[in-house]
Amino acid sequence: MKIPRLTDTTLRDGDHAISHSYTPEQVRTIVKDLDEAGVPVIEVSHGSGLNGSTIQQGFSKHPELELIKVAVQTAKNAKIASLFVPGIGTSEELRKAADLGISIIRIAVHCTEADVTEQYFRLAKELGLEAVGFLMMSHTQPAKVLVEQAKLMESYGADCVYVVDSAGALVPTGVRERVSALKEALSIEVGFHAHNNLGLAIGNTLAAIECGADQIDGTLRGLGAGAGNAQTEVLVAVLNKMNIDTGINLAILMDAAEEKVAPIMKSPIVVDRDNLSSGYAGVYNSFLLHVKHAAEKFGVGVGEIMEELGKRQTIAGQEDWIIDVAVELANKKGVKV
Ligand SMILES: C[C@H](O)CC(=O)C(=O)O
Ligand SMILES: [Mn+2]
Repeated sequence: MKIPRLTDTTLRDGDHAISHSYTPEQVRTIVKDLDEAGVPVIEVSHGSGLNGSTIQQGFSKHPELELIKVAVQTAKNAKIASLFVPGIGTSEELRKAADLGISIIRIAVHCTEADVTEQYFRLAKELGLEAVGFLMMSHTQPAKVLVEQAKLMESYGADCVYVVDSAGALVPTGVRERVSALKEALSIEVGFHAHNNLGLAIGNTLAAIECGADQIDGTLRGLGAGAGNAQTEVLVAVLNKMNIDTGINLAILMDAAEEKVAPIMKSPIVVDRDNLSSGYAGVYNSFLLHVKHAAEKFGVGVGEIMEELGKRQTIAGQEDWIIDVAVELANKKGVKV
């Protein structure tokens, strides 16, 4: 079985889970450990990508370009990547990150919106970057739609396209359908990015590898949005057990997770009722905090709101629907709003 390239995104997806509060020292020490462990790619940026520090996405404690600079200066062997969401980031931030020395940009859009990424893939290639496409909320579309979108990204210059299970809603069969369809259709690499809302982040990542995924993601201690991601240290341990030698030092990863990441977590990343209801309904992981606030304000259950948002197939950027749904549910229950 082909050994997939691992990207650790503790310092990007994990940014969602610690309210965007990473410090330069935390970035330095985590990059140092990941680099020494032999992790080939480390992603660093605001959880919502370059320029994400806004009232809508959450303000960063430290300017992300400062964090990216520290990461590039610290890494001896690992490549530094950043995430980029068109509409949040602009060409200006992409150029600045490239000037700071990132090697990879991961351009993330909802899985039916690849057509807005063309200018950014072109710019990324002009800047000499490896360009990776992220098809977010991939559970919402069948494999054939993802193939159409991935082929657009390939035509724009993408070097890899990821199936991204943003809601943690996929089961292994759904992962196999999507990853194998992209492997069949593309001449570039295919990746998989998991979330753990159904407790399947590791299992789904293994399913992706079985179907030939060339790139996979993980985070130390699973630190990421919602129920978190596939735990990097567990992923490496399981791959070792399967005689898939990633060349990554497991002991260093375990120490980094235990001694550097766990202490900065605001709470353990668990599949609790809220995260499970979110994944079960197929709702984007960054909705949860807003849903919790609305549930409390309007006297309705988190699960009820999640179920309705899932039925309406809400996607990132439609957080305003949360209030509408909460008010409708409250009215139905005769709760005075
Ligand atoms: C912007 C999102 O956090 C990208 C991602 O990690 C996901 O959709 O999952
Ligand atoms: Mn994610």
